[in-house]
Amino acid sequence: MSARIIDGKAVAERLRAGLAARVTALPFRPGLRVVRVGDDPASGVYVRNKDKAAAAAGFDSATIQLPAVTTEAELLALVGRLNDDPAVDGILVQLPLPRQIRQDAVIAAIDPAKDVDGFHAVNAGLLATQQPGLVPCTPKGCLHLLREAGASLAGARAVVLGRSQIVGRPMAQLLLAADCTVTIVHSRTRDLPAECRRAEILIAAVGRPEMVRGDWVADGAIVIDVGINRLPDGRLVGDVAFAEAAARAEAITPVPGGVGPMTIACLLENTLEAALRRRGVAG
Ligand SMILES: Nc1nc2c(c(=O)[nH]1)N[C@@H](CN(C=O)c1ccc(C(=O)N[C@@H](CCC(=O)O)C(=O)O)cc1)CN2
Repeated sequence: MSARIIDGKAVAERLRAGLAARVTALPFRPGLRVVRVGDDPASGVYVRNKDKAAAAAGFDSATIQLPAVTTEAELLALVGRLNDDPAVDGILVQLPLPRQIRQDAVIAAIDPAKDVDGFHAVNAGLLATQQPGLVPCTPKGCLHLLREAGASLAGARAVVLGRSQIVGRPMAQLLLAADCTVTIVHSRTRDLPAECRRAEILIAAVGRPEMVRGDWVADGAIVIDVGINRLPDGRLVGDVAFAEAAARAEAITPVPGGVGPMTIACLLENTLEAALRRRGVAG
C-alpha cells in the first residue's frame, strides 16, 4: 500500500483564507501579541511566520522581542500589561523560554480569555470537561487534518504517542470528545510497537526523530506526525520514519508540510475566537 499524503500546507492555506474573509467582515481587527524571549533561531522562524500569517489575514499583529537575560518578573510584568490592554485579544509566549524563567508561572499569568495557545489550566480544564474554551493549536490542527482526510472518528481506536501538556494530553481529550477509543502511550509503556500497531489512528508526538518504524503501523492506519526534528545534517524529519510508515498506512502527514502549518493557522483561528468571545459573540 502507498499512503495518501495529507497536505497540511494546503489545508492550512484554506483555513487561513476562510479566517481572513471573516476578519475582513468585522468592524474591528483582532489583536495578537507574540512574545519571544532570547534568540533561539527556530523560535525566530516560527514567530516571524506567525506574525506574517496574522498580518496577511488582517489581524492587528505584533511581535515583542525581549533579550535572553529577561527576568521572570519582567516577563510577568509584560504579560500583566498585555492582559490589561483592551486592544489585545490573544497573547502567545513562544516556547521554549530561557532557563531562568519558569514556563508554568508565565502560562499561569496569562488571562485565560486571551490564552490563544490554550495552555492555561483553565483552558485545559474546559477542554477536559467538554466546555467551550481555547484549545491548543497543534492538537486542534491535527483534528482538522483527520477530518480533512475523511477519518471516521466515532469508535475508532486512536493511539496518542506522547503525554505532553501541550500536545499529547489535549490531543487525547479532543479524540475522546470525537468518540474515539483513546490510548495514550509513552516512554514507560511496555511494548510500544505493539500498542501503536493496534491504532487505526496514530498520532506521534514524542519529539524523537523517526522513532515510529514501519512495523509499528497497522495496514490502513491514518498517521499524523507531530514531530519536527532537525537532524545534524540539516534535514527536517518527523517522529515517524515516513517511507516505511507510508508503505503501510492509508494516509499520512509529511514533515515538513503536515502538522506545522496547521499550528499557525489554528493560532489565527483561536485569536479570532478569543476576540469574538471577549466581545460577547460566540466563536
Ligand atoms: N507558545 C508556543 N510555543 C511553541 C509551540 C506552540 O504551539 N506555542 N509549538 C512549537 C513550535 N511552533 C509554533 O510555535 C511551530 C513549529 C513548526 C511549524 C511549522 O510550520 N513547521 C514547518 C517547517 C518549518 C521549518 O522549516 O523549520 C512544517 O512543519 O512544515 C509551525 C509552528 C514549539 N513552541
